[in-house]
Amino acid sequence: MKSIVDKKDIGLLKRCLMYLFPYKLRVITTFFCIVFCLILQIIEPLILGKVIALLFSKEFEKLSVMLMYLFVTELFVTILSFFQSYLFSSLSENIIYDLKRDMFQKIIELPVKAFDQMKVGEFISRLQGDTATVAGILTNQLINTAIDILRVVIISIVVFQISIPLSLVIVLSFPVTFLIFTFSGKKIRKRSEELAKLNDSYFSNLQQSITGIREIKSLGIKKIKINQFLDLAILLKEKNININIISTVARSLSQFTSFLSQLSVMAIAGFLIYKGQLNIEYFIAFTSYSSQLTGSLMNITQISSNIQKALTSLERIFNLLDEFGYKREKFGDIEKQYIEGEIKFCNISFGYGDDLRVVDDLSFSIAKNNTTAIVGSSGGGKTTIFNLLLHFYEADTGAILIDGTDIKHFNEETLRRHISVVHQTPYLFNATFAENMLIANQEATEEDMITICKKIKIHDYIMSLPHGYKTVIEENGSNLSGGQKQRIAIARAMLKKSKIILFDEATSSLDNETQQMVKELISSISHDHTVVVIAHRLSSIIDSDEILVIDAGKLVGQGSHRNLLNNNFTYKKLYESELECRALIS
Ligand SMILES: Nc1ncnc2c1ncn2[C@@H]1O[C@H](COP(=O)(O)OP(=O)(O)OP(=O)(O)O)[C@@H](O)[C@H]1O
Repeated sequence: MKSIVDKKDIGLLKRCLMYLFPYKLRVITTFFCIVFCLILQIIEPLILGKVIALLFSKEFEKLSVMLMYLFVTELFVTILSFFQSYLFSSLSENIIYDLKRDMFQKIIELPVKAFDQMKVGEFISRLQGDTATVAGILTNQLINTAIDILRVVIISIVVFQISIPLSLVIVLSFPVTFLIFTFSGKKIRKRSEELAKLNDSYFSNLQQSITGIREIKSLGIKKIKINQFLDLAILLKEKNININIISTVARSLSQFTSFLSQLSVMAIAGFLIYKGQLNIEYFIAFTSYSSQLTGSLMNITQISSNIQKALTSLERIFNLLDEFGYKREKFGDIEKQYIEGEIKFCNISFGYGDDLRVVDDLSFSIAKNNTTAIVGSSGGGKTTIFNLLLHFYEADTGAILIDGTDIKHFNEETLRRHISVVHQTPYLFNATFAENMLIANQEATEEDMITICKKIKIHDYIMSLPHGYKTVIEENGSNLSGGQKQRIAIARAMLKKSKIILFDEATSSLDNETQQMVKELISSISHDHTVVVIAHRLSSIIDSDEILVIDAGKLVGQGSHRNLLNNNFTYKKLYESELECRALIS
C-alpha cells in the first residue's frame, strides 16, 4: 500500500473518512445489509451445486425443496441489494451536501484577495465535480472494498476447504492484477490532476463567456470565444478518453488474467474429477465462488487507481477548506450599536502584491456628518481607500480609525452595519426588487422601502411593472438601465441605515437626472451621515465640505473646492482637464 498512497495521502483519506462519521448508523446498517447479502451469496452456490447434483440423480422431491431454498435466498439477495443501493445513494448525497456546505461556507469567508487571484471556474469545478468524485469513492469504493475484503476472506476459507490446488490458482492471479492496477493507478493520478486543472479553466471560460455575452457580441469576438471553448472542450474530451483508455486497458488485462486463472481451474478441476478427487456438486459451487473471488480481488486491486482519482479531488477540496493558505480576515470583538462616524487614516501604506505600493503613507481625517470627496487621476488609489476602510484588505502599515477605534478591533457585524457602499457598477441579485433592497436589513419595513424609493424617484418605475416590488430583477440587473441599477443600489444602502455611506461614483456617465438625484440625495443625508464620495466628475462634488486629492497613492491636497482651485496644482489640472473635456463634448 506504501507505493500507492504516501503519508500525506493517508492524512487526506482520514480526513475524508470523517465525513462518514455523522452517518455511522447508516454506514453500520449498510454494512450489515451487505454482510447478510454476502452470507446468502456464499450459501447460494452450495444450493445450486446441490440442485444440479439432484437433477442428475433425478431426486425430484428433494430438488423442489432445494429450488424453493434457492428462490428464497435469491429473493432476500434482491431485497438486501435494493436497500444497499438505496443506503449508498443516500449516503453519497448526504456527503456531497456536507462537503458543499463546508466548502461554500469557506468560500464566503475567504478574504477578498483570494477572489482577485482565483478564477470563478475553479470554485465551481471544486464544488461540483470534486465533491461528487469524493462522495462516490467514499461510499461505493471504500465500503465496497471493505466488503470485498471480507468476501475474499470468507470465500477463500470455503474454497480452500473444497480444493487446495484450485484455490491456489485463483489466489495466484491476485499479485498480477494488483501490479496492473498499481501501475495504471499512478498514471491515472497524474492525468486526473491535469483533468482537474482543465476543468477549472473550462468552467471559468464558460462562466466568463456567459456573463460577458454582451461584450462578446459587441466586440464581434463570437468566433474567438467559440474556438476557445471548443479548444478546451476538445482537451477535456481527450483527457477523459485518455483516462478511460488507461482504466479500460487495466481492466481488460486483469479480466484476461482472471480468464486464464478460470481456464486453469477448469483444466485442473477436469483432472481432479477424472481422478475422483472432486465431485460435480462442489465443482459447480467452486466455479461460482471463484468468479465471486476473482471479482472481489479485482475490485480490491482496482481501488488503488480509484483512490488516486479521489486523492486529486480530495486535495483540491481540502485546499479550499483550508482556505488555500490565505490568512483569515481578522476582526476584533468590539461591538457598537451606534457610531459617530468620524474616520481617520493614520500613515496607511498598502500594496495588493509585494512589489507595488498603491497607497503610500496616507494620513487624513474625515469629520462626522460631513460630505468628503476623494478625487484624483485614474489608478491613483481612490477605490483602494474604500477597500481598506471596508477592511477587505489589511493595510501593510498604519491604522484606520473610526471614532478613535482601529477598525481591526470591531467585530465584522459592527463594521458591516455601520458602513454602506454604493459601487461604481452595483451588483444586483437575481431576486425581486423588494428582496434586493431589504436583503441587508431584515428589520426595514416595506413602508421604509417605498419612502426611500419615492425619494430617489424609482417608485413610479417599479410600480409600472406588472408585479411591482415583487418583479424579479434578472441576473445582475440585466433588465435595468445603469441609472435604475444605481438607484436600487442606493435604496439598498439607505435601507441599511448605516452611519457612514460610501459612494463610488459611476465612471460611465449616468443620465443627468440620476446624477442630479445622487447629488441631491447626498446633500439631504449629509447632515446626519458621514458621506464619502469617490468623484470622477469634479462638477458633482464642488459643494462638498472637504475634498481629498489623491495622486499615485499619496494625499497631495485637502480643502474646499475654492481653496484647492487656488492653491493646489494637481486639483487645478484635474479641473481644467474636465472643463476641456466638457468643451470638446459640447
Ligand atoms: N485587486 C487588485 N489587485 C491588484 N492590483 C489592483 C487591484 N485593484 C486595484 N489595483 C491596482 O491598484 C492601483 C489603484 O487602483 P484603484 O482602483 O484604487 O484606483 P482608482 O483611483 O480608484 O482608479 P479609477 O479612478 O480608475 O477607478 C491601480 O494601479 C490598480 O491597477
